[in-house]
Amino acid sequence: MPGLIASLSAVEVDYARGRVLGPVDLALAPGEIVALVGPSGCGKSTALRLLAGLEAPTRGTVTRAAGKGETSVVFQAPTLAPWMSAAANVALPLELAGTPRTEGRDRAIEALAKVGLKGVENARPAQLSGGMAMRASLARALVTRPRLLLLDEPFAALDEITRRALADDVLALAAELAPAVVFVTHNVEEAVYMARRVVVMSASPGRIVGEVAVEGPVVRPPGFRTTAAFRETAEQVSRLLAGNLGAVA
Ligand SMILES: Nc1ncnc2c1ncn2[C@@H]1O[C@H](COP(=O)(O)OP(=O)(O)OP(=O)(O)O)[C@@H](O)[C@H]1O
Repeated sequence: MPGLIASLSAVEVDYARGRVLGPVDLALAPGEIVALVGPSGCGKSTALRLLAGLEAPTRGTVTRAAGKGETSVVFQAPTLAPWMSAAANVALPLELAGTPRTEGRDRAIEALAKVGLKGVENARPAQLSGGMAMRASLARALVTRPRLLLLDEPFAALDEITRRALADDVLALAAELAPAVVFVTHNVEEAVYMARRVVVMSASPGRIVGEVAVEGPVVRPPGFRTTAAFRETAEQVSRLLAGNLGAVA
C-alpha cells in the first residue's frame, strides 16, 4: 500500500509446535506511534521481528517501505558491546554503513546528549546503570535517524521512576525525529501513555482483537496519567485484554 512505512497483511507464523501468530493485519503510517499489548507469549515480539524484516511469515505478506538501514530495533536488554565505549557502541551502525569515523563519533556524541548522556562518551557499558545503558541503546537506535523504530519492552527491566523518565524522553525524541514507532509492552498504562493507537492482541496464537485511539499531544503534559480520559482509555484497553485472554499457556 502506498504511503505506509510497513504493513502486515493476513500474516501467520507457525513454529514446530503450531501457530504462534495470526492471521494479523496491521498498517503503519509514517510518524505514527503504535503500542502492541497482549498476554505473554501471544506473538508480540514475533510481529516486531516481521516488521523489522528479521523473519519471514509462514503465510501472508509483509511490506516494508523503510529499508534495513532505516529501521532500528531496541530490545529489553541493552545489548551493548561490553568492550566498546558508549560512544563507539552508538557509532557502530554508522560505521557499518560506511560513515567516516570522525563524523560517526560526532553524531554518536550528539545522540548520547539527546538521551541525557552527555559526559559518559568514554564509559564502558559495565560502568553504566540499567537506565543509562538503555538510554545508550536508544541513542544507538536513533543515531541513524530511522523511519521505523521498533521497541520490544524496552523498559521492562527498569524501576518505575526510570521507566517514566525514559518514556518521556522517547516521546520527546519521537516528536523531534518523527519515526513511525511500534512499542511492545505488557503494561496497559505504559501503552496508553506512549501511543496514539493501542493495538490489543489475544492470547496465543495472537490475533488483533481491537484497537483503541489515544487523544492528546505526542509529548504528554504533566498529570496526563491522572486525567479522566487517560483512565477511561486504559480501562477500555484492559477490558479488551480481559475479554480475550483465552486459555493461559
Ligand atoms: N524461534 C522460535 N521457535 C519456536 N518457537 C518460538 C520461537 N520464537 C518464539 N517462539 C514461541 O512463539 C510464541 C510467541 O513468542 P513471542 O516472543 O513472539 O511472544 P511475546 O508476546 O513477545 O511474549 P512475551 O510477552 O512473553 O515476550 C511463544 O510461545 C514462543 O515460545
